[in-house]
Amino acid sequence: MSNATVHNITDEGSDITLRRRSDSVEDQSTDKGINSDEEINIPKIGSTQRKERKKVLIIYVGGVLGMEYSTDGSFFIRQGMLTNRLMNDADFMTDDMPQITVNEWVPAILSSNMSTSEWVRLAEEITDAYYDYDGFVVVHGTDTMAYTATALSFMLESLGKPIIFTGSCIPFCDVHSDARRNLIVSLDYACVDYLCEVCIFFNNTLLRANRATKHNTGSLNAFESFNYPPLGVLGVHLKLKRSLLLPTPKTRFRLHTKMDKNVLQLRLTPGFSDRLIQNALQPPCRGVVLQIYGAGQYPDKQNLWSILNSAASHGVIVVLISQCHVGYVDFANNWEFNSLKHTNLVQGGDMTSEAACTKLAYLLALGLPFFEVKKLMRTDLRGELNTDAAKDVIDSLSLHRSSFMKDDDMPSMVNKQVLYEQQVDVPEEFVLPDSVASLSLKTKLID
Ligand SMILES: NC(=O)C[C@H](N)C(=O)O
Repeated sequence: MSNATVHNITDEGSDITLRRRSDSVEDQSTDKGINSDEEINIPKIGSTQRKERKKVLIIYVGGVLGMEYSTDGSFFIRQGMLTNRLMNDADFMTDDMPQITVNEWVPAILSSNMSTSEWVRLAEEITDAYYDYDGFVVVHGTDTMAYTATALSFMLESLGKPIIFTGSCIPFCDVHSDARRNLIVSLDYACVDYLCEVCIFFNNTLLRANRATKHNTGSLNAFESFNYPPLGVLGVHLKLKRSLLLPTPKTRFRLHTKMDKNVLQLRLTPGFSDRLIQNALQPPCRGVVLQIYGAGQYPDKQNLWSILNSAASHGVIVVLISQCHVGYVDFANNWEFNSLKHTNLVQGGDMTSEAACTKLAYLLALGLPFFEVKKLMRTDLRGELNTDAAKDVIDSLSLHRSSFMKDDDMPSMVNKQVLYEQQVDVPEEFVLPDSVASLSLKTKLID
């Protein structure tokens, strides 16, 4: 189905195996009696060999990771470079690595060139290989990685295997590169049997893809998940927090290949012309994700809201999310929303803009009735949205963030990572309670 050129390292006799402890991740699975709230150490390279070798497909879509310097100092993507690198890197060539196949896209592309067609191509490539591999690592440019990974989380329904997106800020060939470690740890996570979701591993955190955003252009810590804790953290040990993961799917894996491209993302600017918004909402626009202020503040003037309501009454789905990274928009629990309660507009809760847009594109393409799309936009499908009860958790996370952090410039999740890394006692209200976790993680699958 895909046009990818296959550089099959395994077929060329260069098996790459990840070293595993004999008390393998498999042995620790729920079915074999693990406490689901346990923070699990994932065996890293360098630990004793695990019993069973896993098979992982690495798909190199493009991005900086696979670039090389030309003589004039500029960068270019060299075809086959990643495959050659892996074959000549002693750490990837040990007997304890998983069996790796590398598919490189030809040509590999920068992530700014990704579109819905490439999302479909990638989803089909994974689906074609789904039953042949234990896990997948997608090497992708960082700029739009959160969009692609989030889109795939919707397109691949009832996913039963890990798909780990990664990349790097510095090319693999550079001695200071973050590529090698990002790739190796992604392979570690791609071998975890009970990790059944699309994730992004970058720098030192494993994030749920549809909760992640690229938030920093100049740091190796380029991704952040503002409204949901990291699923795993790389410190001295490689951790995975079982209670935060999506449950194993109960229905058969299924691919959706249609995305409606007529979805627009808008961010309100105080006092600017409403007319522009009105124009943008004309056909072929079928959905808009509008970022309003703070916890859901909007201008008092009626004009904008009559424009939005009129668009909604003509079948355009209008989803409201916050311009703030942390927090949520909710009509019911906020007196400011009284006037909005009976409108046709959809509250986007705490979804990232990447999640709101790709989810809307996915739902519109299913051909469902207007009210059903609206309902599903407010339903947690793949762990992208906190339910009402979980908002209390977000509130407590925000409270803790402000009380722990003295320096306003610190990234918002730093305190959580510190708690992971230092293994300090976590204040009770900082931890996602089991009941809330299972509530917020409950997925509703579309038949
Ligand atoms: N680090 C990177 O991969 C950035 C690159 N511009 C991309 O997104 O393709």
